[in-house]
Amino acid sequence: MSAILLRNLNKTYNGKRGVIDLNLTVERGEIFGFIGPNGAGKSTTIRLLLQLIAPTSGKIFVLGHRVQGDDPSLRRKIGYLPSEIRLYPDMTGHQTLSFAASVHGVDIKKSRIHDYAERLQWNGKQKIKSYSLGNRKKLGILLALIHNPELLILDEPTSGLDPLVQQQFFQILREWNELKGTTVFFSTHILTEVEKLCDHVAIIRDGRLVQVSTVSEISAISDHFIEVSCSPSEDAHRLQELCQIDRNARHEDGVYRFRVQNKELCSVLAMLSRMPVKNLSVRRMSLEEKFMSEYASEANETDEVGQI
Ligand SMILES: Nc1ncnc2c1ncn2[C@@H]1O[C@H](COP(=O)(O)OP(=O)(O)OP(=O)(O)O)[C@@H](O)[C@H]1O
Repeated sequence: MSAILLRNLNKTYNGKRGVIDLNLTVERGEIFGFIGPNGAGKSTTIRLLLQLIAPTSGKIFVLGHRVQGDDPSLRRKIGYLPSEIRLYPDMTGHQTLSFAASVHGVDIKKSRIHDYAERLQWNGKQKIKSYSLGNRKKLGILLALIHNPELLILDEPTSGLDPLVQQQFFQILREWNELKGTTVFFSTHILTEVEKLCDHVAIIRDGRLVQVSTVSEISAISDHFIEVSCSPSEDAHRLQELCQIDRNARHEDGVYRFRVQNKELCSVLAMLSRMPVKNLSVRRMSLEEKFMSEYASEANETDEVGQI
C-alpha cells in the first residue's frame, strides 16, 4: 500500500489550470521531494492531498484511503506544515505546543518534541505575535511532528531557516524517517535540498509532472562545468574548437567555460591533457543548475549572445 497515489488528477480554478493529469506514487517510508518553480502547482497538489480543496477530476489515495471529502481519522495520521502557518498571536510558543498536544492526546513530556525544539534553537517563551519568520517556521515543524504522524507533508519547510538550523532539521527528518518509517513528502524550489535529503524526486512544471526519478539517477546524468585557460599558442585554437561541444560556451579574458555531458567527460579531459593548459577546474552541475538550464534553454532557444 503506497503512502500517496495520484491517478489522473486535475484541478482547475474557474477554468484556469492548477494541476493537470498528475500520476504519482510515493511509497511508504520514502523521503520524497516535490520540486517546481513558483506557480507550478506544488501547493495545489498538497492542498488536494490534505482534502483542503476538491479535485476537478481524478483520484487521490493517501495511506491506502481514498481521499473524498473530509476524513478526520485520515488527517490525524498526517503531519502538515503549510507554507504560511496561521497561529494564535497572543499565545506563547509553549502554550501553542501544549494546546496541540492536548488536542492530539499526546503527553508532551514523554515525546521528543523538547529535544527537537532545542536542536532547532526554538524560542517558545515569546508570544507568537513577536515571532520572527524562522521561529514561526520552527514551531510549525514541531506542530507537524507532535502527534507522531505516519505521513509528513511539508510545504516549503526551509524558507526562513538559517543554514545550521536547516541542517538540524534535515537530520531530525532523517532520524524520524529511520526510527518510525514515517513517509516524508516535501515541496521546495531548492534542488540542492532534494539532493541532500531525498530518495525520489518529482519535478512539476506548469501544472504537469515532467520527471519522476531517483535523486541518484538525476545526479548520474548531471553534466559538468569546465573552466579552462591555455597558454597563447596555436593549441589555444584547438581549445576553442573543443568548446564547440557546448552551444552556450563562453570565452572571456582568456578563460573558456563550457558544459560537458557525463559520457563525454573522460575524452574531453584526455584532449585537455594534451594542450598547454594553465588553469583547469571541473565541477559537477548541481540539480539546481541543471533544472534552471533546462528552463533557460527552452526560453532562450534563439539567444546567441555571448556564444563562441
Ligand atoms: N485559490 C486559487 N485561485 C485561483 N488560482 C489559483 C489558486 N491557487 C493557485 N492558483 C493557481 O494555480 C497555479 C498553481 O499554483 P500553486 O500555488 O499550486 O503553485 P506552487 O507551485 O505552490 O507555487 P509557489 O511556489 O509560488 O507557492 C498557479 O497558476 C496559481 O495562480
